[in-house]
Formats: sequence, structure tokens, C-alpha cells
Amino acid sequence: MSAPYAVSAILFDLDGTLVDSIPDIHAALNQTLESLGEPPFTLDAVARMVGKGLPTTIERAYEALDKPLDPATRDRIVDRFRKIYTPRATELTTMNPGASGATRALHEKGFRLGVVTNKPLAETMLILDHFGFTELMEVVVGGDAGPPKKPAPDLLILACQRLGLEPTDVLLVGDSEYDVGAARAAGMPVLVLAGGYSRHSAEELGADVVLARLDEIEHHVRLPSAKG
Ligand SMILES: O=C(O)COP(=O)(O)O
Ligand SMILES: [Mg+2]
Repeated sequence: MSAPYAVSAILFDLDGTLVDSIPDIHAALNQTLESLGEPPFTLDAVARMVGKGLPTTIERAYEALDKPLDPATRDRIVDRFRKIYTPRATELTTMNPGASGATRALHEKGFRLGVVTNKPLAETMLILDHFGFTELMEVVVGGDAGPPKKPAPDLLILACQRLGLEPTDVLLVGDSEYDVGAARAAGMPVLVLAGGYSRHSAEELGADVVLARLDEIEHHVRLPSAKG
């Protein structure tokens, strides 16, 4: 096992990392498509469309339908999707195994915690509130915060600025190539959870560590002041 990373804060991705949100995204996407006269997608197909933010999910759905999509129409479909998704964002969504215990244990040990997601902030907060994560999170950055989304480093840098920390003092836990790309560009260590929403297997993503469950994180981190 690699030596534990000495970090003051741990940032979490949301979709596919803290929660399994695909069942609600899948249902809402299919309802959106049905309202536009389009056929539905399977759960697995939708999981491969998620990760780079909602506009990209809609673009990928239309790519798969082999239908052209101009940006204005895409944005209208994003709005339509959100009207359907937001009220049901926690209906079928579940916490990933170990998410509650791991975040609580890390918080108690003194790590500062946050969420950096490509998902819009409003839906992110609904989900974090629903599962009791909000009180543990010192910073929450959504995909609509302004700067480019992951895999650009900007949202991670923004979270570091809000925490008053250097990226090298912060670690990211994610599930996709977008998380690994963003962390690498920011100069941050990155752990990935196996079985998330990615078009690649976790082992192929080039993360520092692949986790089978979130409660393994504590074996890979230590506070800078603690002896490793
Ligand atoms: O909304 C998305 O596409 C992905 O969100 P995530 O960054 O929490 O995985
Ligand atoms: Mg994710």
C-alpha cells in the first residue's frame, strides 16, 4: 500500500462517489426524453453519460440517439430535465456503502471535508441535506459555480481557496476520469472508488489508489501533524 497522504482536507465528488444517484437521473432523463418523443435508455447507458455535468449528459443522450443538438436546444432540454429531476432527486438515490461512516470518521479525526461536483449546486444541496452530509462539509462547490467543470482543475482550486489551503494539502476522492484529470491538473492526490460512473474501469483511470469502499479512505490519509 502507498504511504498515507498527509493532507488537511478531503474533497468528495458526489455522483457515483458519495451517492448512487443514477436511478433518479435515469428515470428523470427517460421522462424528459419521452416528453420529447424520444425512446428511453438503460440504467447502464445513462451511467456512462454522467460525470462531466448535465449539459454533457444531454449531449451524450442525443449523440446516442444520433440526433443533432444545437446549444440553445440543449439548454432548453437541460431546463426541462431539471424540472423533472429536482423534485425527485432523492427518491431512488442511495448513499454508497461506507459513505456515512467514512465521512463521519474522517471529520471526527480532524480532516476538513468538502464536496466538488459537476452537478448544479441546488440539486447537490438537496442530496447532501437528505443524507445528512451537509453538516460535515465545510465547502460545497457545484458545477454551476462559474469556472470550467472537472476535468479542468478550477472547481478544485476554488474549493482550496475557500478552505485557505494549497492543493497539495488536499486530496480528492472521485469515481471518474474527470476527477482524476482535475486532481492531476490541480496537483492533488486522488483516490477513486471502483464501480462509479465512468466509461473506463477504475484501474484504468490512473488514480493513486483504487478503493473498493469509501471506508478504506482512512487507511490512505493522515493529518500533516500526525506521524505516518
Ligand atoms: O453531474 C454530473 O455529471 C456528475 O457529477 P459528479 O461530478 O458529482 O460526478
Ligand atoms: Mg462522479
